[in-house]
Amino acid sequence: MMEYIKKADVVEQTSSHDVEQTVKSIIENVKAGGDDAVREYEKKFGDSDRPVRVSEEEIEHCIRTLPEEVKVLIDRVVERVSDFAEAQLNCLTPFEKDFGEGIKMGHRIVPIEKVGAYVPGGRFPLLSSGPMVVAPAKVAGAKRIVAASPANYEGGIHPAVLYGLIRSGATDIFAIGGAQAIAAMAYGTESIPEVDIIAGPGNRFVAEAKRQVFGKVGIDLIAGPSEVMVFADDSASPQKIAADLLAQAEHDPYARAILVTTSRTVAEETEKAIEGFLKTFSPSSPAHESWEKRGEIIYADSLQEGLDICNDYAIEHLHLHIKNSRELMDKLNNYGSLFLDEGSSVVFSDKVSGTNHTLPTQKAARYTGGLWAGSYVKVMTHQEITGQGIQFLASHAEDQSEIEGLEGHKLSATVRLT
Ligand SMILES: NC(=O)c1ccc[n+]([C@@H]2O[C@H](COP(=O)([O-])OP(=O)(O)OC[C@H]3O[C@@H](n4cnc5c(N)ncnc54)[C@H](O)[C@@H]3O)[C@@H](O)[C@H]2O)c1
Ligand SMILES: N[C@H](CO)Cc1c[nH]c[nH+]1
Repeated sequence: MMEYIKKADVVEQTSSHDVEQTVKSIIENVKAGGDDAVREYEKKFGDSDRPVRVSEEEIEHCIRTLPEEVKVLIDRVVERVSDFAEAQLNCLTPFEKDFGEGIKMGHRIVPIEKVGAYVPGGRFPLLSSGPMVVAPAKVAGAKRIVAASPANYEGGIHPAVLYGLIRSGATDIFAIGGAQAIAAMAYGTESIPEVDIIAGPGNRFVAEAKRQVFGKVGIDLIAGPSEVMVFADDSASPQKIAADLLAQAEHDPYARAILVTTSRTVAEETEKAIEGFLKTFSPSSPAHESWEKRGEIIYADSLQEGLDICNDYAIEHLHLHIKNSRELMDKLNNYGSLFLDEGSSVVFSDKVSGTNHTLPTQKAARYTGGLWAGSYVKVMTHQEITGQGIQFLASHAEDQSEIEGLEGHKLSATVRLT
């Protein structure tokens, strides 16, 4: 039987009642008040009173003054994320074929025109998030990519984040964040264009805002406060596990870091290692609260029980610190992204390996694997029915419409029968 060696005290959901209400009123106010409301919230939550749009001069200044070594890092991220996005998109192919005499059907892959890309930046400037959200949209062929990120650095977006947005192909950039940015992109304001889909990660307010605007616009997925689960056997290094758990815990007090292990020694040693590492972290790090309130250590008495726990948690990042972990891959069905063996640090994918780091949280991994170029396209079907195909389908439609009592449907079929 599984046993909690450390259990989370509070597993507060992203969409707690308070967050839901706060976000609801922000969305209503932005809908009614446009730019003025956005600016008010920017002052309130971000202490920013700058113009919402990032100007051409700011963009040119950023490109001119950002140190070359930083540009090299960001350029590499853009290139690798774009390459992976393109490889994935190539797996989606248009087709057309005959499904019986005179029945031609198929689908086309058509890019969504206007994308809203949210790039988080409240606590830390996440340098790869711009490329992660914008580059796949560019690869998919979006015409307009509106990006929003909080003005949290010297009155603007952090220059390295801004550079990432420019290099990835954002067409309009706004220095705004939180639920007000999501509302502005969903409903449009005097200066912020309304988009067709909003993508990108963020904190509880951002994730909840995306949930609430869904329907008015499309969204990629719920990608809220970071989560990681390490599944380890007795071959694992507690030091490495501890570091991997804290790497995600430090994102947000609401982040969740969980160890599942078949070894009691690994469980105990990892807990000690985490406590040791936390003493070296800055007192203001969100990792302290995250680990204290939401961290978990679970003992599993067999490999199979551990796998069941992994599938049940449907976590954002699932990291297997297990020898020959590739052999377990087919037994795992619910995760945002999978990391095989201890060498595959989640941090590599957070930054630069190339898979998208915008990943499902709060069990959204039960139905999605995260943001990808395919999130930015529509798979649209079509058909062309002629000759024999009309005879066959009209006769079927007549009979079925008769049972359904739909006279108009029957008529539409009958008028085609000769
Ligand atoms: N799941 C993923 O794919 C993924 C990827 C990267 C980052 N993340 C997550 O993104 C998040 C980044 O969070 P962040 O806060 O640093 O930046 P953020 O940009 O997501 O949010 C900052 C904004 O939140 C708003 N806000 C803050 N406190 C508020 C309050 N009390 N009421 C209303 N609005 C408020 C403000 O407008 C602020 O600008 C973290 O939770 C991190 O774990 C998730
Ligand atoms: N761990 C985040 C996804 O939950 C992504 C990220 C970006 N930079 C650092 N981390």
